[in-house]
Amino acid sequence: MDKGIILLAAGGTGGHLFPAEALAHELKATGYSVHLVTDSRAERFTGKFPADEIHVVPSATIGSKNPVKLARSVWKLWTGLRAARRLIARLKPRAVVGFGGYPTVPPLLAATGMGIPSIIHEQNAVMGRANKMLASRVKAVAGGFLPEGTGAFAAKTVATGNPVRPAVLKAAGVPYAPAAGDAPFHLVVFGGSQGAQFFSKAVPQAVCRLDDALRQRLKVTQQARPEDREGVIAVYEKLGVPAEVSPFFTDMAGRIASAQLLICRSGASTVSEISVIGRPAILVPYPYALDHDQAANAAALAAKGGARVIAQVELSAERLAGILADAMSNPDALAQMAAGARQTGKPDAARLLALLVEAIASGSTVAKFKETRS
Ligand SMILES: CC(=O)N[C@H]1[C@@H](OP(=O)(O)OP(=O)(O)OC[C@H]2O[C@@H](n3ccc(=O)[nH]c3=O)[C@H](O)[C@@H]2O)O[C@H](CO)[C@@H](O)[C@@H]1O
Repeated sequence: MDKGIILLAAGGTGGHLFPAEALAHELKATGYSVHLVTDSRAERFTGKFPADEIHVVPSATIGSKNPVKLARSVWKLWTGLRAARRLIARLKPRAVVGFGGYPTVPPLLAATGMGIPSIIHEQNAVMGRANKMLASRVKAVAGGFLPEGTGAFAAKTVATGNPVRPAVLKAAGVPYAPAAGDAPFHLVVFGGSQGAQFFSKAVPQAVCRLDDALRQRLKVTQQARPEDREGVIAVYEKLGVPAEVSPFFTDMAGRIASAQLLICRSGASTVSEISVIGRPAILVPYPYALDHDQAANAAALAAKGGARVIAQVELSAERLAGILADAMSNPDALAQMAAGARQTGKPDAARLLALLVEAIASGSTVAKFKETRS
């Protein structure tokens, strides 16, 4: 059954593309064709994206005060808008769904201008700039962590949760395995889709400070940016700690599932995946984010005891070593954290968002959609 085309638009980082990928799987399973509009950075993250076609449309942020740069950005946006209009006129999508990031601005402006039913999905607890600009024009705002009853767009907000990919749902079936006594302890460290320089120094330094008995139990998976990778490998080799270190693991869901403890940033998909799979985590919010307060993403997970949130400025190598030693010596506490994390998981987010898209594509409204759900 061919239900027509849904056009997804997502900025070129994993944080925007992975929830779009999860929705694409759901839409395809229910009979839609899916096209993706993104930017040239996306190639790294679209290897498994089940799109019928991927389109690149120019876009730019308008942040610069330099008049030459500003003029260039305006020109790029204008070119992107025209390209998006041509694409939408050719594809005739039933609906357009934006997942945030500046590359979504031209396609969503074009779609709303052409009267195509449009939806945005905001992954974070705090709305990003591109979505803020588009929210008043679209028919529905779906939220990973946005509350339903409050905020400027309360009447059209649906708290769907963040769609997670099929590999994450599969990993959610693996129960948490506490590591008691001398059992091996898998520590998984990652910084989000782009890596985090901070962990490349802090975590190996903390592992250096552990006593021998604990260190001998450790096995580490650590994401490290290409420029940090050799340094991280060298420390673990010197310590005799088995470690896999890569700029990007394509099998992250399985690694999260096999972890006894995670240390990571609290980007929206990271938090959502930890919750769905149910693993204990030390979360260190990215301190310099322009749009997103990553600490806010982690709030619900932390409130259920699923994670400890620690500000980067407060996390010395000594303190991290203490936390790690404590965690490795208390498997029951970690198992409790894992159970707490799972309570906040929303494994149905992709399905719920697909239902919302279907409703909006068929001319319904958020109010009617909420009525049918209650
Ligand atoms: C610095 C910054 O602005 N980050 C933002 C960006 O984060 P970022 O792009 O890092 O996105 P998230 O933390 O939401 O997601 C990271 C994703 O990458 C995956 N992964 C990670 C490492 C790896 O080796 N392999 C792998 O597959 C994780 O499993 C997860 O699915 O977009 C998010 C969603 O809008 C925001 O919440 C973040 O604040």
